[in-house]
Amino acid sequence: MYLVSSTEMREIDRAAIERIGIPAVALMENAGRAVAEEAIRLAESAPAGAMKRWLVLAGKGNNGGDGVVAARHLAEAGFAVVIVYAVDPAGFAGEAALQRDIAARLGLPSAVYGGEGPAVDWSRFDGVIDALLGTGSRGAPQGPYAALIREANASGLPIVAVDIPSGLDADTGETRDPCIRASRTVALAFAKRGLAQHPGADAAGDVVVRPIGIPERLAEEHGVRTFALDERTLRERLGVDPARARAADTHKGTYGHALVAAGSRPMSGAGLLSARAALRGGCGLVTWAVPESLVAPLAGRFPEAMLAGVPDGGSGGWSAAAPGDVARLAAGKDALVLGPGIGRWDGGAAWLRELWTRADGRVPLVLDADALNLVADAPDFAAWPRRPGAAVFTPHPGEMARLAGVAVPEVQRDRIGVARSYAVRHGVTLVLKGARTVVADPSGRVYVNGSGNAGMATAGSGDVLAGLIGGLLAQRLTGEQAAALGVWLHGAAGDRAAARRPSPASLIAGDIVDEL
Ligand SMILES: NC(=O)C1=CN([C@@H]2O[C@H](COP(=O)(O)OP(=O)(O)OC[C@H]3O[C@@H](n4cnc5c(N)ncnc54)[C@H](O)[C@@H]3O)[C@@H](O)[C@H]2O)[C@H](O)CC1
Ligand SMILES: [K+]
Repeated sequence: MYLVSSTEMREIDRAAIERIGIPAVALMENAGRAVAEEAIRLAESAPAGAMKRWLVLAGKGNNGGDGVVAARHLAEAGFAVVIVYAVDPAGFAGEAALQRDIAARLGLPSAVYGGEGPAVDWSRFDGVIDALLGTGSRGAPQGPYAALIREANASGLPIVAVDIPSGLDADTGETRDPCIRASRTVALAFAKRGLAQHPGADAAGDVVVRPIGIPERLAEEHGVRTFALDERTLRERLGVDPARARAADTHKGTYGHALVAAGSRPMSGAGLLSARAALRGGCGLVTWAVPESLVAPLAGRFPEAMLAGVPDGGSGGWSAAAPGDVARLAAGKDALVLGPGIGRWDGGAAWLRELWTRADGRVPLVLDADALNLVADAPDFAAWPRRPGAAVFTPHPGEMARLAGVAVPEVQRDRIGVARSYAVRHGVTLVLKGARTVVADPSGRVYVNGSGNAGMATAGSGDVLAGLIGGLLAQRLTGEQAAALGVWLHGAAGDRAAARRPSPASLIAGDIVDEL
């Protein structure tokens, strides 16, 4: 499923109308009818007769026009409908003016907000259609738009938003003040990016994407490169099957050998989770590299993995381990995962750079956690040699902020934009974790994950993801495939794990590994 920006939507819209010749009024008719159908579906899920009276809030642009069409179809279906125009409809233009006239000729009841006559009596309605602002909205809603949004939210009535909740930034998912809090959003033609990122995803409620007659191929032709990450995208766009059947005539060597360099004296569990996740992700063999002093205490604790000690001068940490030793262990492996629980130390950036250049550049790499902090400590990372093999970075927002040299709120404000620009600039596959994880590949394609839950915000969850992606890379998936499949499977396993527990709050990282 495509996720489009407002600019992309405008260009696609224009191509459909001007190049292909689909009349704008036909698109608006389809849009309004789809909105009415979704409102009726919502009404049918309520107790019989409980949602008969609808208030349609209409702005002066095409979003408002869609709302007026929806009002007509709702009335035709037997619902009681009142249209409240945010501003005097005498000033409407184009298709919105046409719809205003049709509604008037049909005698649909309407009023102008703040105009003559009584104020809106919200208690007389059971549901609201928000057709105030769509993709043409800029900045925070002003004047009557802002007032209507505040009143609609305060009414407590279920709201069906047309295209996006009014007040949402369709590109970033930021909510302006005020912003509609919808029960359902009917996205027209394509889902807008802002619906797939928080806080926009919360404001939107359930998102239903409805075709309105715009050919889907126009998205491809207009270079849309942002996608919702779900099973369909994995299969059809990335060519990977989440269920991945195995051929009978195979052996463990068929499925690759990953080296997981992770864990140190106080944090050996990070390595354990990572290495286990690599195996659960189907990788044939895992070698778990740890500082040498940990080998004896860990021996026998994880029978499925091979343990390799890296000389550490008795420290139990990575600072005294030679990067060349890790590079040697990585030679001939199919993937290297570095970072979970390795700690941070003075000179760590130079240490990582030496490993980066000495390890065979063809070995695909996952850098997570402290390894990313070491990258962030390197002022010259952009000048490090490009590795021919895939490099997958898996930062959480704090690590992303350090990598990009910006503050955390700046990362969160535009997660898709920040992830994409870092991936393209540095030639890495970037996985920006957090609710609705963003996967950006070096060519600029972006996938926004739909699986997972808040129970996964728990210690070790990221270690599991890094190991899982490493295990998939070892099975010769590309960086883009491994990152996208790993992120989706991690979320899906987390959803299964949460469903088994009385509350997602009690989910721990080991549960995610067990559900893979
Ligand atoms: N997907 C499609 O191809 C179709 C989409 N349709 C709908 O059209 C809107 C976009 O319509 P547009 O006329 O471009 O803009 P809006 O209706 O979102 O905004 C209209 C209007 O509002 C004013 N305005 C902008 N920002 C603010 C603000 N912050 N406060 C107050 N007023 C504001 C400004 O003057 C604008 O002109 C899309 O979302 C779909 O719902 C088509 O109907 C069918 C084809
Ligand atoms: K809207």
